[in-house]
Amino acid sequence: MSLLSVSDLGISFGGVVAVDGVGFSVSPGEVFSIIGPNGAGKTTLFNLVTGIYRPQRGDVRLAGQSLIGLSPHLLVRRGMARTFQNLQIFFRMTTIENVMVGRHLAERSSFLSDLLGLPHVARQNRLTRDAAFALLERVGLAAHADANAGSLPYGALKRLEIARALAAEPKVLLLDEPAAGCNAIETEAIDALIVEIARAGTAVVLIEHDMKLVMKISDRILVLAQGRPLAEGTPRTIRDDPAVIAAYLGDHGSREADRAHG
Ligand SMILES: Nc1ncnc2c1ncn2[C@@H]1O[C@H](COP(=O)(O)OP(=O)(O)OP(=O)(O)O)[C@@H](O)[C@H]1O
Repeated sequence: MSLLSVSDLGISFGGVVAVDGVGFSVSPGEVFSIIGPNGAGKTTLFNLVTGIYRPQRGDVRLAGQSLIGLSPHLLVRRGMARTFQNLQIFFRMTTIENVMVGRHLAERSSFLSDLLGLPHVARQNRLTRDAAFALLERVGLAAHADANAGSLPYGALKRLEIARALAAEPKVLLLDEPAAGCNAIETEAIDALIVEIARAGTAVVLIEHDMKLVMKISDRILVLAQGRPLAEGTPRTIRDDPAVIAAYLGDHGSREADRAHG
């Protein structure tokens, strides 16, 4: 039974059709990846699914209920969390403080209560130190809890972002290029973390350019090209699909995929 169900999504910006008739569904415990060349519509699709953009057509359902028209912070409360391509870390705060305030930012209840600085709202949404520490343990950063986030290496910051998203206790976690800019060792740590999150029962949706990572950890892959779905299937079917190879993987990509898949 699928948890997240996306059907026939579409949006254009001026004359540019960014996403056109895209659908997919993801079950608890699955890693579902979205790949495609630059400009294929991957990030726009995430923005449609997470309520940042309102689709001009199509539907997004979580556990059977439509999410269309709900704001991103309400979607967080319904169980959908995400990370962004660019780091959203407060570099002058400690690692643990970043996790503690992460939940408050994600669930920000209203502009007015923010403006008024209502303390009960801030307190309710702030994670306790113990809960934040448990999340840091889960992503392998407990030893850095009291270090300034700005002093962490890049791969650790990417894991800190994931810890902040996990603070919302999501049923669905969308990760936008979690391994971008990471070296091979950092990427391995992120790949192990994503697999652990899925094993614990969360549905994970991933945008990632690192084909080795995608082929290794995905249960299913959706390939987009020019805003449209080009193929969907297991890593093996995608790797062998001539249309995918022609449009995206090319020689370099398919060699990477072969290596990753053994
Ligand atoms: N807010 C916007 N206004 C106008 N055009 C946009 C907007 N957002 C995206 N686009 C266009 O929509 C298309 C899809 O872009 P998108 O960023 O979703 O692709 P992507 O697959 O995520 O690319 P990348 O891999 O480079 O991140 C592109 O042609 C882009 O220029």
